[in-house]
Amino acid sequence: MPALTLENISKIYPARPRSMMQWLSSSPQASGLRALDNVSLTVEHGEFFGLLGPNGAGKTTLISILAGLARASSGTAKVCGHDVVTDFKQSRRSLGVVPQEIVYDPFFTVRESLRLQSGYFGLRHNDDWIDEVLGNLGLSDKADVNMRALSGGMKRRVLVAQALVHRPPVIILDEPTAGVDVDLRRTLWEFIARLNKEGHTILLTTHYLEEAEALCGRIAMLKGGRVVALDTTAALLARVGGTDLEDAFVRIMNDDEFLGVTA
Ligand SMILES: Nc1ncnc2c1ncn2[C@@H]1O[C@H](COP(=O)(O)OP(=O)(O)OP(=O)(O)O)[C@@H](O)[C@H]1O
Repeated sequence: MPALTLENISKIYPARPRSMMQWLSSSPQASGLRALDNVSLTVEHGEFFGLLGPNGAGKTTLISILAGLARASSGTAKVCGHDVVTDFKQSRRSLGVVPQEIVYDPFFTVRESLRLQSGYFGLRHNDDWIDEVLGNLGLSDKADVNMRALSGGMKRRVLVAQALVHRPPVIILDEPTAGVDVDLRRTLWEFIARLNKEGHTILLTTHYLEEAEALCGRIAMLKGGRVVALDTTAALLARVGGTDLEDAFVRIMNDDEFLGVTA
């Protein structure tokens, strides 16, 4: 059974609520925004998979559906064979998500935040693993520092640690290196690459295409909520004939000739 399965996923965000005047004049409600349009793909266990696309392509929406934060309007999504709606608990346990936005509780230290996150998964005595994760992310000396005293890059490291507290087999990273210095980027990628080598499945979204080219074995490109390219990184580059992934990305997004480049 694949690590991630998406079958004909569509997501339509409702149009803004109608004003009282619109209700009274009974003008028709504007149709919603189609953020995802019939997306189907599978990611096998152990893959390092890239989900790429321009701003607004639907990447975060797709991740939110997998994490149970948004409901698909139609279609089915599964994590390790567990349906994200009907088997939410198991699907969520199988998944660690590093969100795009830095969200944290300013009243807790790093260790307290990670203990709290462990508690959400019913893990009481998790400090050995927490210490290991902190060490791997260069956060050992920050364990007892208050979250609000950390720099942006350090907070981002804690978000990665939070996603790992329950040792999920599948890890989703939504633009984890946005606004992060070179040093952290290297530390982060070394750690993520090691997790992948140890068998974790990784799904990554990023706008740094050289990162995706170096790390991802297979790539899906989204445009306007649709999958417009899906193949191994090497095959995509070869078919489109670009000099690098950034070049291939620009060609696929802007040139109709290359739309639908799928394996
Ligand atoms: N909660 C929401 N309500 C209404 N529209 C939304 C909501 N979330 C996202 N959208 C819209 O859905 C579309 C897809 O957004 P999404 O955030 O999934 O794109 P993205 O590929 O992650 O973009 P980015 O690269 O900028 O993070 C956009 O047009 C966005 O404005």
